[in-house]
Amino acid sequence: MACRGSRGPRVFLPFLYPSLFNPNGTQIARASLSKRCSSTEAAAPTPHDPATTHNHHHHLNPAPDDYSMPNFADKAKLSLYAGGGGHGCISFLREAYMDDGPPNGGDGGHGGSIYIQATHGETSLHKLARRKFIRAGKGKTGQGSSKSGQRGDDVVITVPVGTIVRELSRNDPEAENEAITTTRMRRRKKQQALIPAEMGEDGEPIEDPQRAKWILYPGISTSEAKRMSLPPLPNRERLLRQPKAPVYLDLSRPTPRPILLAAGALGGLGNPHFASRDRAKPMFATRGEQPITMDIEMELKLLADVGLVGLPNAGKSTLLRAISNSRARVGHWEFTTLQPNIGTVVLDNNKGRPLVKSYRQVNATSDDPWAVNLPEPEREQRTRFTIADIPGLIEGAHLDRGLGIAFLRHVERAGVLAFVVDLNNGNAVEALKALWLEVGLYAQMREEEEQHRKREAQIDWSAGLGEDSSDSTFWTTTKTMEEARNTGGLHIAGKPWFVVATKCDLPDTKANFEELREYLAAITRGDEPHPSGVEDAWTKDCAVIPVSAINKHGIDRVIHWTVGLLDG
Ligand SMILES: Nc1nc2c(ncn2[C@@H]2O[C@H](COP(=O)(O)OP(=O)(O)OP(=O)(O)O)[C@@H](O)[C@H]2O)c(=O)[nH]1
Ligand SMILES: [Mg+2]
Repeated sequence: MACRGSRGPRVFLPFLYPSLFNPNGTQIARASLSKRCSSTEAAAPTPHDPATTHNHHHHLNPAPDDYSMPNFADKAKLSLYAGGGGHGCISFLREAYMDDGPPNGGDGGHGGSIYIQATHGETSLHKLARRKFIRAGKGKTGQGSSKSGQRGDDVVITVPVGTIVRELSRNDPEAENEAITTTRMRRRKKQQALIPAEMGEDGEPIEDPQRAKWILYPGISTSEAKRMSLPPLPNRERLLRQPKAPVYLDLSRPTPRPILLAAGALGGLGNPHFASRDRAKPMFATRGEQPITMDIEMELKLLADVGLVGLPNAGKSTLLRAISNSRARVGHWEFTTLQPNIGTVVLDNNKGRPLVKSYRQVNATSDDPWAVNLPEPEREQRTRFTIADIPGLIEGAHLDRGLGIAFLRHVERAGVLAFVVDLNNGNAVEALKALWLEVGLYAQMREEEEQHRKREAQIDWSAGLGEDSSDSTFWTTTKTMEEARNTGGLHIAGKPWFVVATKCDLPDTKANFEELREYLAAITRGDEPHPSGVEDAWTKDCAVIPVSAINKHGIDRVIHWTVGLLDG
């Protein structure tokens, strides 16, 4: 039987069913079509068809579209809006035979707070980068019959481990009001006789922030409202203090508990709070406080054990695919990789028997995310390590050529650096020197940035706002972390490193390899300076490992050497 529409409509089949006609699916498409259409025109697969015979793609030499590219962003700016407090309620009991009962207005609910938590489940900031705003819930207004308003919902921002959070600006209306009130009080005390209390120096009446905090019964007239004497605002204990400005968090470990970024505002008090013997029916309640708003910037520095650094097209992604189960994109053109990839190397090959015995130090767990004085670290058998593959660096990357050096931040915290050098692309020694030059310049730039940031952090932004957060353990411990980090010396040149010489399966690469090996041996002996030019850089045992990543040759040696350096 002839296939329905076997002539004309078949012209449209590639448009209607593109998946049947894509380059990889040619064979399937033709086979299925020939099954469905028994007509003589159907193209059956032939063994000499170039599309079917010249297909050498495999896991390490994949087709251009065989890769996974999850959404990724390593920077995000967010505006945080904590929840405002709900207003207190002015209400009086009304019941049968009691038309003028006692006050029974409920309190307003507190606003929701915003927290941040670093978890292992997250890998990127792209979701946050798209959101731009984070709002915690508003507290609901209190109601009659002593019903308090509902509390606003808290929000927890989850970020990947390795995220750095910096506060850019904040607006805290309550702290500002407090500061204005304190100055007014001081001024009144000083110049009581000279200036009328409610007038400013320019003769204009000063808006009393204290007065604006009251909410009056809607039924009363304006003149009555002006005459009404209001009690002093009650001093209220805050459940949560705002963290001291500017917030700086380095979330390099998963945080066991969420960390407060912006505390929700307090809800207002209902009118029963102001009832007294002289004032049995208070016609006022307090407003909910205004919420704090804050702009923050987040930067993710991936935390991999090993960082791959190389020129574009050197074979970094192929090496990552060979060494781990990563599906990083591979292609014979430059800048195939546009965002960092992380691969995990399983040391026991999932067979339960470690190929390489390796131990890593684990810190004893502590409830306090910022605890610095932890007990002695324990040693635990390492079963896996992670590798980060980043976009290739080109000469002049520090001048923002190519993809720039922004991606180097992802290898900045790696324990070991692996320089991937293509033996088939010019002099390998020159390539290595060029890479180290860029890395060195990057390290210098970061150090300058760090110095600048430290100078900025010394400015007390909260001065004059009447805020005393000196007892805040949050801030003091964060500072201690900072100091520890700086004294530790995070300079990139101090890290252990080695070179992976790839593409050694290609002809005429031996001489290039020998020259590179000689050069590295000279560095280890101390005859040649470290390629970055930095003094006291790591030159203990500079090795080069020849590999053919595409054939998976020499990969085990890379794993052994890496583990040796990690255990160091
Ligand atoms: N012959 C041979 N070719 C290789 C080897 N490793 C990688 N290649 C090829 O080199 C080309 C570039 O490989 P990639 O892994 O994409 O290189 P990359 O360093 O990740 O490149 P960028 O992401 O652009 O920086 C591809 O065509 C690979 O097939 C190897 O060991 N031998
Ligand atoms: Mg790549």
